[in-house]
Amino acid sequence: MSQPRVVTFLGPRGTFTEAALEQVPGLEDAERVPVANVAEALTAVAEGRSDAAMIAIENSIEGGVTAAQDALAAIPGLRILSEHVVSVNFSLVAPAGTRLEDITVIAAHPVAWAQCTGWLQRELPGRAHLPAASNVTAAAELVGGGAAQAALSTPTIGHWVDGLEVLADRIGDNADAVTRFLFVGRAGAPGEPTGADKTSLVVELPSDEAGMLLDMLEQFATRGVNLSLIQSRPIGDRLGRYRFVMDASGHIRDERVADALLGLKRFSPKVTFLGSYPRADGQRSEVERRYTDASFEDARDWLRGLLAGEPEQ
Ligand SMILES: O=C(O)C(=O)C[C@]1(C(=O)O)C=C[C@@H](O)C=C1
Repeated sequence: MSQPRVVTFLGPRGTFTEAALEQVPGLEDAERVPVANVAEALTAVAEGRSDAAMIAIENSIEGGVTAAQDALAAIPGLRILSEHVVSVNFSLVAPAGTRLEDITVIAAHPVAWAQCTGWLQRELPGRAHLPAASNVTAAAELVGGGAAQAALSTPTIGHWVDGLEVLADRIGDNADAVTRFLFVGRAGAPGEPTGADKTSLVVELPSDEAGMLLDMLEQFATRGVNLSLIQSRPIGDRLGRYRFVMDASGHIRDERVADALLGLKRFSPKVTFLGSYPRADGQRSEVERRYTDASFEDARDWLRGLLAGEPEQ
């Protein structure tokens, strides 16, 4: 893909999602367009109004960002280009002069709220949570008065919103918390494997009969493909029907991964390929000899020889 000229991200300016954009090389001249939510960021890409979007997909404490998983499953024509990991920590901020005892309602992004529950229970028990669309929105809503008296926000909020004071810093329950982000563009031919890649998929099961889930997992296990994430999400048409969002180790251009995808495609009514891209941690896949590209090629040569009537070696 050529360098993106327009990129969308969860705004306003100053969110962790914008910070993740700093990790993507070549965006120096790109126009960065803040939008209200993840679905909007991705829809702009699918409709060609933006070339790529940055979205939060998983937090090390709160788990999968389900809105992002659902949007990736529902919006056709997208491809994950890369993943990025950003450290996340939080501050309690309020208009200057606010005292802890003045606070009854705290505005916060739900993922931020979940990451600070320990501190909140200890220091501000029983306070109400006012959900906000982002960490920056939560703080911005305080200015000029609103339903909340304080907000959970990013440590850099002072650069973006005036008139706020930090009442408590580094209040996340885990100082090592990180959020994983995906940089998503439009569908195109996958790039070349790096040897440290991930492939993301969404798979539906043909029915809820016994053994279907095992059938799906066997497609990976019998080709030596490791799964680093598997999460069920409701399909939404009726109770009890799920799709599976999965991250597999390896690249669609690796024989073992391609073969697993063919196996999935033969039995699943819907397999969505979301992309093969370099892993943020650079960890290379350990591949046993029987699952290497060479062993797949040897096996194919052997079969070709048999069909051609060549004597077996
Ligand atoms: O509110 C922000 O700053 C965001 O970028 C969103 C988001 C998320 O969606 O998970 C990103 C990182 C944190 O885990 C909390 C919120």
